[in-house]
Amino acid sequence: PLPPKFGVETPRLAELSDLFDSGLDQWGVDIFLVDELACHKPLCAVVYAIFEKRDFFNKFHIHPSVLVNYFSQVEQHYKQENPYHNAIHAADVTQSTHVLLNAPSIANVFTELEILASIFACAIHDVNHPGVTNQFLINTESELAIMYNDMSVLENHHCAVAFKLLQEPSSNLFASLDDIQRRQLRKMVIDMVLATDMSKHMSLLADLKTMVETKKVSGGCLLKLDNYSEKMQIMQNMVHCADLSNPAKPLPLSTHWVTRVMEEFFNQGDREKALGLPVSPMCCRETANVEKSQVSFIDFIVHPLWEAWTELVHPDAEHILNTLEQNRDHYCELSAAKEAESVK
Ligand SMILES: COc1ccc(/C=N/OC[C@H](O)CN2C[C@@H](C)O[C@@H](C)C2)cc1OC1CCCC1
Ligand SMILES: [Mg+2]
Ligand SMILES: [Zn+2]
Repeated sequence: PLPPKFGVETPRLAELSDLFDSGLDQWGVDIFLVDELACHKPLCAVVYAIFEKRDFFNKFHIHPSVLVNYFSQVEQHYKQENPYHNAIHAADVTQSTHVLLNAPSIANVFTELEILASIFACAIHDVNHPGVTNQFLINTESELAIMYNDMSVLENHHCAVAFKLLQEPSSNLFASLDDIQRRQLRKMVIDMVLATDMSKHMSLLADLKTMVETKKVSGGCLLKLDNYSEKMQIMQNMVHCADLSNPAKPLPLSTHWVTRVMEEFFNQGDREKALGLPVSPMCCRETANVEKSQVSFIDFIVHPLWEAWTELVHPDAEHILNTLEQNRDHYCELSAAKEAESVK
């Protein structure tokens, strides 16, 4: 028996179906509308739709009910009380990567298994996120920090939870893969999820820039990606770009994400204050300058990354970089207006 379409019971199935028909492959689809139409199961809906669009049910002999069993479990393990690190963020990163994978200049670079691994990695990349940063978990000597010896604590946890949920027989998504494929997929997923640790950002970006330089030398084609490490670098940067894509989305979506991430950071700041700990950067609701922080975040982290990605897949991501630059100017103007207001 087939599960309900997109794995969600919703009275608004027709609208959800139409939204996926027009928007699943589009950069900037309204993921908050997907959340609404999917009765707050956006991750199940998005993964189901992508698996159907990419014909993964047939290619990897996955029964839709097994997909729904597994991703319903994953979705339940995303904390919906988190303003930011919840299942909507996971759905957003997954759909964004689905779009990045469609760039013509990387059309023949990845195997079907690598594409499956990338989509899966995005869907589970923040599962069971506690709504606080690695630094907070380390500073409070949390159980998770002890478990993972302060090393990529969150990202190790996300991976472990995702693979533990796979062991449930009715959720065994990769039952039909052979042992070698399953081992390859597991390694690729771990490599991608661990690379979403923001502390890896600078080294990841350095690798990407080197890749862009060598691509220039080899006459602009990417096809010479023969070894695992080069391919994985691109997959890691692709997922990292999607994870940091909020400022590069249409402004209404971007500002909605800013509100949510600041609320999560401020909640952490409140907890640090209550614990007598120093309040982390941008986590103090009394003093944080939201617009200024976004401009710095874009100038120092997000723009350099998207500039390199845009070069790698030239000209397929030009519109994304343009949106990022427009949004940056918007936050800059807001910040200046706020500044002018405060000195009156
Ligand atoms: C839409 O804006 C955002 C979307 C995602 C993120 C994700 N941040 O990384 C997740 C972890 O927490 C790692 N650290 C990041 C660092 C910048 O800060 C630390 C407190 C934590 C941040 C965003 O804006 C932030 C930065 C400037 C205003 C708030
Ligand atoms: Mg994360
Ligand atoms: Zn994330």
